[in-house]
Amino acid sequence: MASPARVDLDGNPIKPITICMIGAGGFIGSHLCEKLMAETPHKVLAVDVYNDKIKHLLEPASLPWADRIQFYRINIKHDSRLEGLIKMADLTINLAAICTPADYNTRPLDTIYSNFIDALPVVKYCSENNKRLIHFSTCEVYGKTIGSFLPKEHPLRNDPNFYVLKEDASPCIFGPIEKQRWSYACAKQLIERLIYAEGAENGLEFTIVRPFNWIGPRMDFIPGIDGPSEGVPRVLACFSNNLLRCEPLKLVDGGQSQRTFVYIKDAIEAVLLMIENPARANGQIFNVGNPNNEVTVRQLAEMMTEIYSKVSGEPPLEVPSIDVSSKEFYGEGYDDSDKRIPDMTIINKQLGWNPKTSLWDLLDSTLTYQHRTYAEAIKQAIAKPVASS
Ligand SMILES: NC(=O)c1ccc[n+]([C@@H]2O[C@H](COP(=O)([O-])OP(=O)(O)OC[C@H]3O[C@@H](n4cnc5c(N)ncnc54)[C@H](O)[C@@H]3O)[C@@H](O)[C@H]2O)c1
Ligand SMILES: O=c1ccn([C@@H]2O[C@H](COP(=O)(O)OP(=O)(O)O[C@H]3OC[C@](O)(CO)[C@H]3O)[C@@H](O)[C@H]2O)c(=O)[nH]1
Repeated sequence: MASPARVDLDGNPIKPITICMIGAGGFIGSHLCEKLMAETPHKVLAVDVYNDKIKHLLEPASLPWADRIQFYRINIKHDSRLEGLIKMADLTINLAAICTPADYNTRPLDTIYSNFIDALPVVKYCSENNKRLIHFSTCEVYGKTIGSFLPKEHPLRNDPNFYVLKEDASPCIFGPIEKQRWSYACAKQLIERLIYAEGAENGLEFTIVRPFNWIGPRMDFIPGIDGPSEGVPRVLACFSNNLLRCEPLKLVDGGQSQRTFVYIKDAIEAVLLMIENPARANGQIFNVGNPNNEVTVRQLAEMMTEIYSKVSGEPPLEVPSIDVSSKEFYGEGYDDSDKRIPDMTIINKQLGWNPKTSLWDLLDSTLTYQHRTYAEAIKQAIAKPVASS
């Protein structure tokens, strides 16, 4: 019996499309490719400089979706094939970026080029060829909350008007120029403004996504195992690395910053709704996060320590965490977002999307994956004698 036709949120049949996905080999891209291959008839032209995280979708040729995904090893900084791929597709999704905080203040030029200059041709080709664009921005465009400028004990700090981040109302508050941490957020903000202007002046059909700390399997790398030994990934991978190596977790500036974490699989559902409901998603900027999963970084460390002990069967460390200054950990010019609570009104109204997974459950499945994927390799790396010079 034929499977029932897939319909959009307004009951219209969904037609198969071709998607040019730039940055398809990264964390979010790999989950989006998986979803598109397993649950939809759409085709993906997967563009990236790496493909390790999507190898399982590209080989062997007998995979049921083999004729619906093609990988193009392209650096979008300098490759004339990019425009041709955008022309071949109905929709372009741009995920490509330098987006790890350790890079923002240490490689500020690469960060600005990657998040603004390199995205320009993508926007231009979409606009000139009348192609729809879904562009990945960040929650970091909001910067610091208004409440963070009030004295610590001020009652208005507890008023949501002073901290909830709304796409169409909140200001974008960055630190001074020498705090190069904000170069990333600033580059992302300018490309958002450019895309918005292309929509207003030239009719570009666009959707901007502002992810709020999406986490899950395949995020970043474990230093010395599948990434550089001295590399500093985002917090999930930093803490996973510490737990796998039985080292105390490092809390930057006391771990007082707050984050809301959303499970990658919930967030990908939201992106699929955007892809398949253009009439509801075009012209919109969407926060995508889980306001119910808020913790301080210190609480995150405590939770991960407890869950990892359960998953690995090893007792928690006697000294589970240590404090480090941001200067020591990230270098000169680091600064931080104090709190990130997404307002969900627009995504609820347009797409009816809500996240489902609790922080405990998403950390449980993610740390189970980390342990299964890395514990043995770490054990071997630690056992290996250091080569004498
Ligand atoms: N993960 C999150 O929680 C989060 C939060 C906020 C914003 N974002 C945004 O979402 C997007 C994807 O994030 P991610 O977490 O998957 O990051 P990621 O680093 O895992 O993925 C980015 C991918 O882009 C590729 N890329 C970078 N420059 C390229 C170039 N010049 N040519 C071709 N490919 C290039 C990288 O190789 C990488 O595979 C980024 O734009 C990021 O700013 C993510
Ligand atoms: O070992 C560590 C690593 C980090 N921290 C602190 O954790 C907080 C979160 O850090 P991280 O996940 O690296 O990134 P941010 O949330 O600060 O920024 C990201 O948000 C979205 C995105 O745009 C893309 O992912 C990116 O910029 C932070 O307070 C660190 O200081 C720690 O204590 N110990």
